[in-house]
Amino acid sequence: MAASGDVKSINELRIFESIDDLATDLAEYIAQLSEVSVRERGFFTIALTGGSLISLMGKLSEAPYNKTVDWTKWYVFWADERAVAKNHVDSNYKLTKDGFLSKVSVLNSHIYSINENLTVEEAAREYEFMIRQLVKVRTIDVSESNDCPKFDLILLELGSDGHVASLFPHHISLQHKEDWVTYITDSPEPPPERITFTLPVINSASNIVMLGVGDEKAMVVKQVIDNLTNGLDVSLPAKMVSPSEGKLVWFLDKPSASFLNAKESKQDEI
Ligand SMILES: O=C1O[C@H](COP(=O)(O)O)[C@@H](O)[C@H](O)[C@H]1O
Repeated sequence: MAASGDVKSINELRIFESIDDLATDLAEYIAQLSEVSVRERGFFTIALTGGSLISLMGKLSEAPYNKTVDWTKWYVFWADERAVAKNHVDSNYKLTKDGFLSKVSVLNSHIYSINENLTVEEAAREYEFMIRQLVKVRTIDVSESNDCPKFDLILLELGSDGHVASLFPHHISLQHKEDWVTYITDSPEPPPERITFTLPVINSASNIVMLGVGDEKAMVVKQVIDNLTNGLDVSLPAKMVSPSEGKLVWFLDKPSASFLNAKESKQDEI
């Protein structure tokens, strides 16, 4: 069971004794959000990323969720993708297809992968256009304050350098205000070409999950949550994640939370 507390713009911080506990709670959390969205809107729009997220979501494809979740109402998107073929080991689509989508009953026509046969610039434009069509018909909800798409859930994983999706420290893409989807050609982590949601879209989501797992994330978790840096937020994109109307919940394991100050970790430990 998760204890929770308010930490700056973080609405909730959940720290788990083990990866298995984290995965169990994450599956339950996503299933609950899906149920609420389907009840209230008739759809559940979820945007995924890469990293260890997909294996941590694994319990959703097992009992009871394989039977209780209304998979036919799911609409799946990617908050970032690498410009590689869909069968490439670096593809976030491949990771998700192999590790999750092949095990649940999401309709193929509801899986919105990013086009691999275009330049990154064209693929980003096309993806944004497609999202605009789904916003028009309200399959994807809309933010009343800025007209951005309002995904029911965006799942992010904190990179060791503070990046989220493919928004990297100090990158110009952090400044994009009008675009919903953008591209980069100079990612500091391979592969260099990527497509990513922009911050206005991420921050318009109804719910954001931020994952941090492993001791290699301990320092960056502390920098983001304990607000240690005096520099600009652009040095830590994860700190720029702050939903305007939605809720941000951090899911951390013990090693990634090990440098947090005692008050925060005690308050929020499970
Ligand atoms: O490059 C990416 O990295 C993050 C996760 O960072 P990692 O250091 O744990 O691999 C991932 O969430 C993102 O989707 C991805 O493209």
